[in-house]
Amino acid sequence: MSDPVLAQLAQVLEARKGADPEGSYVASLYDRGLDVILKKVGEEAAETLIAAKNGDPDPLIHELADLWFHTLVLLAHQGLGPERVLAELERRFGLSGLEEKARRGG
Ligand SMILES: N=c1c2ncn([C@@H]3O[C@H](COP(=O)(O)OP(=O)(O)OP(=O)(O)O)[C@@H](O)[C@H]3O)c2ncn1[C@@H]1O[C@H](COP(=O)(O)O)[C@@H](O)[C@H]1O
Repeated sequence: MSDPVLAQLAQVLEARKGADPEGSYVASLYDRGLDVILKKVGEEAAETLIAAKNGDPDPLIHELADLWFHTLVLLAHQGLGPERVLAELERRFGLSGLEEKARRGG
């Protein structure tokens, strides 16, 4: 499984590892380190929960995009990329698909 938007964004996040923190939000996150990145992920998760409880779809999408973005920054900081998460989802989906097939006797 792959997604072109996630893949291209991951390339930009990788390239920002050599960028000036003054001119790049992502480089400034790398510069401030893991704890700051984790704090941002936590904040965006909390903002997502609040938006979901409010029931308005647009703020929910906005906050989820912020959350996904910061989890991609976290992955990049750890030397990982979205393809690893997509492969894990695909593996689980494949397993559940096989279980479903077996349940139906196929
Ligand atoms: N997709 C994003 C992206 N999504 C969110 N953000 C930033 O993440 C921060 C979110 O933190 P906060 O929730 O505290 O933001 P806020 O200012 O309070 O406002 P809200 O977003 O909550 O309304 C903001 O500063 C956003 O600008 C992003 N910053 C960058 N990107 C992408 O990353 C690429 C590289 O960015 P630079 O390193 O800045 O060049 C860009 O080209 C974009 O494609």
